[in-house]
Amino acid sequence: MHAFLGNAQLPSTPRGDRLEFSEWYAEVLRSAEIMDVRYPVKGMYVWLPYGFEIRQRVVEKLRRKLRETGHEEVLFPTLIPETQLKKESEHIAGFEDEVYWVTHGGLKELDEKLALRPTSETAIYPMFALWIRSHADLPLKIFQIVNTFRYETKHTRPLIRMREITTFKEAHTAHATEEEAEEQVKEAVEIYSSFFDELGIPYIASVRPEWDKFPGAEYTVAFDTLMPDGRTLQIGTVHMLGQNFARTFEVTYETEEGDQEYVYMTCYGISDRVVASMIAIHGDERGLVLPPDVAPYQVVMVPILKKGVRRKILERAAEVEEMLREEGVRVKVDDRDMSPGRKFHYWELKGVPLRIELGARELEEGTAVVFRRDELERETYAFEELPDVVPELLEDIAMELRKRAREKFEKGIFRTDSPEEARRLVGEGIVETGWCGSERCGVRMEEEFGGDVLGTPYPEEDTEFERCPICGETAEYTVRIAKTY
Ligand SMILES: Nc1ncnc2c1ncn2[C@@H]1O[C@H](COS(=O)(=O)NC(=O)[C@@H](N)CS)[C@@H](O)[C@H]1O
Repeated sequence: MHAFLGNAQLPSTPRGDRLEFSEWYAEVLRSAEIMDVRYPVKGMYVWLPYGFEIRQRVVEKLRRKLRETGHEEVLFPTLIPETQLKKESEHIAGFEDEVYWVTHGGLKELDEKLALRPTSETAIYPMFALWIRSHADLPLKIFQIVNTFRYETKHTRPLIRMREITTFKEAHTAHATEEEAEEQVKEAVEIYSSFFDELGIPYIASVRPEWDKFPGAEYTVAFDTLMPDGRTLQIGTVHMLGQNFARTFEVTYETEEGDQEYVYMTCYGISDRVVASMIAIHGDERGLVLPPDVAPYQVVMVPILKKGVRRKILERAAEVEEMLREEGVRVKVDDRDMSPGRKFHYWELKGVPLRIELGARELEEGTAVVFRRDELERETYAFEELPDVVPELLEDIAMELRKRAREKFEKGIFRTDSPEEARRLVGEGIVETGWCGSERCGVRMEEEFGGDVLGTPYPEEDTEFERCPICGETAEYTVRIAKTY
């Protein structure tokens, strides 16, 4: 494998609060060879082979879930004519200061500016109007996994806030009735929940407040996770669009009674942030810790070569490799001319879930030393056990990562009805408190507590809080506030 970035060193400082985390994050993307951030356009970065393979496995998992739930994959053009992009007024109001424009074809000025898609509602829905004729064409459920462009003015950061979002999965659906569209929102939430669970990423789902929902949507359900620096990251969103875009783009269908009716639509998106949160949440001082499901290599074998038994050890390593390959395990034998210790460091940095060490003693005893990346512990197993033990250990690592992340996440949720406490805790994690439900108090909470209102629990639940901490009125809801990315 080509060493794209040379052998960098992770900051040895144990990860802790905000500064260390962002330094750790930047360094691990570099030294584990996930992305090269030296590309000369702000907010745009290069996927390196190792990172790209992790991304591919994450995308495959999501693609499978969407296909299994009746979504069909499509691919739309990147460029959207200005008139089309501007048709839905709320939508364009939400995006106009983020759109990149193409104004020329070669030396010729275009007669109409073309937008690089920030998201594809206005590209897709005019085609929906052509594709949907009668109720027999419904429900229509499509998705695409593309790059989108947003001229972000806040601090850009690889995978977290990019100007070219390189892994933007957007699903768009059309339904005959509002009830079916509501059912689709529930299905999308279910798909996202199981997707994040399988990657061991904990989250809460909240209905975003009116002033922070997706432009043009009726309401937005957002998935937020907690990063090691106490800030939340929005890792997925599901939008109920109602008939808003259908009216704007004349997406109608003929009912069984022969009337023309506007369709009800939903859309839901996930981006590279899922990779960012997986890296940030499972990583440790030694670097990446990858869930086995999406690890390019699930097992790396390091032969401890000694004079006189070198060939025998390499033969034994090849046998183990064959045995594991037959079990469907992704295994790599590292026979580079390098000290075992440096190999250990190299693969721990890359987050390979299991390492098998084979030396003269293991050869003699017919055993193998297995090192778990999550627990940083070694166990010795008999050689014949490996085909059974290794898959079980990989399963166990996936569960252990999920469990640890969940426990840490729960510790980052604080319930309080004291404004002083809330002010102190926002920035440490997610604060839950009472809310009367008024926008005035919601915005006041953001100012007073120094965070963003994430919204109210989804699905809806009764609040156990008495009072709104701002106006003192009865709390109608539980509200979540946090410092966000
Ligand atoms: N600049 C960005 N860099 C990386 N990910 C982003 C960026 N902006 C948004 N995202 C991610 O993309 C997801 C979907 O974006 S969105 O605006 O909320 N929703 C849409 O665009 C809808 N069309 C759903 S497909 C967000 O939940 C967030 O996780």
